[in-house]
Amino acid sequence: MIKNFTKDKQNITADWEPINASMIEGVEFKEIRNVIKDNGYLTEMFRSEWFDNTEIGQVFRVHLQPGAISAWHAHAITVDRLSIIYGAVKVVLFDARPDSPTAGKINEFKLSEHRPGTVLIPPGVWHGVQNINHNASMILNMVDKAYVYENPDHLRIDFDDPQIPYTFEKRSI
Ligand SMILES: Cc1cn([C@H]2C[C@H](O)[C@@H](COP(=O)(O)OP(=O)(O)O[C@H]3O[C@H](C)C(=O)[C@H](O)[C@H]3O)O2)c(=O)[nH]c1=O
Repeated sequence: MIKNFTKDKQNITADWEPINASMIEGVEFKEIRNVIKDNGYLTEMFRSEWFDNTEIGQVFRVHLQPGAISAWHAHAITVDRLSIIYGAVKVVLFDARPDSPTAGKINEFKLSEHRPGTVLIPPGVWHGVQNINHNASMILNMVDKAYVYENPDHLRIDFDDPQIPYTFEKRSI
């Protein structure tokens, strides 16, 4: 007799949309579909009509080893737009803005080369990324303001800092 099992609650809709609590104020998500070609596929990465803030000051890529956690980050004035190039990542957001109507809320997005998308992260929203692929993953960050070498707009706390009520599972992949 098996005891102490759990039963799944609904976690996806019939249209394969993840059941996500409402989004953190100012966060935007654009799901993108790969266009299948005779010889591969094409994926649009950015279009001006996808987001309210369309300024792009810089685009850079970040390589993540399997299981790698890059967390927690926040920016005072810079908007991040995180997208996936290859592999699969989990992007977790925490709203630490005291005046925000969604203060304290957590959002979680999974981005994969098979089901790509871009998450827009406003300033003040703490974010962390974990590679959930068995191989390396690569993300793209399309920021509104270019990195300032002498004075980076980058705040950090450890990935397991108890100030954020989210636990990244360390995993061996
Ligand atoms: C952004 C940037 C960084 N750097 C240098 C500064 C450091 O010596 C090194 C790593 O940069 P950073 O520590 O900012 O990288 P991550 O900790 O991986 O953070 C980046 O990836 C996660 C997922 C985020 O969400 C951050 O917003 C994003 O900045 O590259 C540069 O030389 N030029 C640049 O444009």
